[in-house]
Parts: sequence; C-alpha cells; structure tokens
Amino acid sequence: MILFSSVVKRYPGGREALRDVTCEIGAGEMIAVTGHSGAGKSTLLKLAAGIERATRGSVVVHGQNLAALGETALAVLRRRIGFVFQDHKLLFDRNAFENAALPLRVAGFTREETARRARAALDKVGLLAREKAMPVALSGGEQQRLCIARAIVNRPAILIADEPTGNLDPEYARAIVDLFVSFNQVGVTVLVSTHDAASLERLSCRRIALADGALA
Ligand SMILES: Nc1ncnc2c1ncn2[C@@H]1O[C@H](COP(=O)(O)OP(=O)(O)OP(=O)(O)O)[C@@H](O)[C@H]1O
Repeated sequence: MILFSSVVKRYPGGREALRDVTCEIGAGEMIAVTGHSGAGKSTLLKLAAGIERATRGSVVVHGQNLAALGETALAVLRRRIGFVFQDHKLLFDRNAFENAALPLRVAGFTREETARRARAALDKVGLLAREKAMPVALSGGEQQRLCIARAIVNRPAILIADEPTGNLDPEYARAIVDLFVSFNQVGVTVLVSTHDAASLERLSCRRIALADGALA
C-alpha cells in the first residue's frame, strides 16, 4: 500500500534528511516510526502523505507513484490520507466543530452531510460535548484529539500521525494510542511516529527505526 524505494530527501539548502530508504507498509498494518530527534521521522511521514516530494527514489501509495502525480491528482490522493501534524495546525478562530468539518467543506460535502460526519468524528474522539469550544479552551490532549477528528473525518484508508503523544501527560497519551489502535482494528492503515517508550509499548506493532536519515 505504501512503498518506499531507495528514497532520498534533501531539503533546499539542507543535508539529506532521508538517505536511501526502502520499506513497505502493508494495507491494514500499523507501524511505529522511531528514531532520535532529526532522524527523519517527520520527513518519512510527509513523503508518505504526499506533503513533501522525494528528491530521488520513488514513493508509491495505493499503486500510484507520487512523483508522477500533478498537484491536482496529489490533492485527490491526499484526501484519502488523514494526517495529524506535530504542531496541530488547528484554526484558532474556529470552534471544534468547524475545525473537524474543514476537510469536508474542502471536499464539497453538503451542509447536512458535513454536520453529520463532523459530529460522528468528534464523537469518536470523545469531543462531541465540546463541539462549540474554541481550541484555546481545550486542553493539550483535547486539542490533539480534535486534530485526530479532523484527520479521520473523511474516513481515510491511511492515518498518519507525527508524534501524536508528544508533550501529553501519560493518561492523555494512553487514550490517544488506544484511539489509533481502534482505528487500525477496523482496517485503517496507521503510521505513527513516536519516541515515547510507553506509547511504543502500548502500540505493540512493527517498527521502522531511523537513525540519521537511514533505516537503523
Ligand atoms: N523544511 C525543512 N527544511 C530544511 N531542513 C529540514 C526541513 N525539515 C526537516 N529538515 C531537516 O531534516 C532532518 C530530519 O528532520 P525531521 O523533522 O524529518 O526529523 P524527526 O526525526 O521528525 O525529528 P523530530 O523528532 O525532532 O521531529 C533534520 O536535520 C531537519 O533539520
């Protein structure tokens, strides 16, 4: 489902963030991407989601080589992938409902369908009662769960999360990990980066370990 072949990523003006990475993530698999800070975890996830492009090598998702896709085709593919960003990227001038509904509005769903799906996603992460709350009024764990609601609202086949338990206290972190496990149990392919030992143990899944941009 996601295939990296001899992937190199060099950011403009930077060194190689990924060096000759080859790996495969099967449909329905759950994978933890591990490694020290700067090892290339975020880069691997962004390449898998088509947010960044490889400098060399190929990234194939759902049978499509991302390098061969134009911006429009890439945008269509990205709608099938939910991405939870390290820095949340919530809209702080919109309430929880509006944040969760955003991908549906972009995709052109009707107002009724948008409301129904956004509320179902908020319910899944335990935030339905807070739908009118602004992000500043939510705790760190609630903000993270709102990001997850926004990532799953399109019912993606692939869910990718960059350090979703970073900076959360252990109780919140456990709840987030359990959410990912539950999505995986219903068939979603899950790719999560973390360097939190407790989360890794709880995920109990295959690992892709990176060190200095290469598979360790
Ligand atoms: N947009 C960018 N421009 C230039 N260099 C970048 C960019 N993004 C990442 N890098 C560099 O690429 C390397 C890998 O970064 P990446 O964010 O993928 O690592 P990481 O393992 O996710 O780290 P962390 O755990 O700290 O988030 C680092 O040296 C980083 O400085």
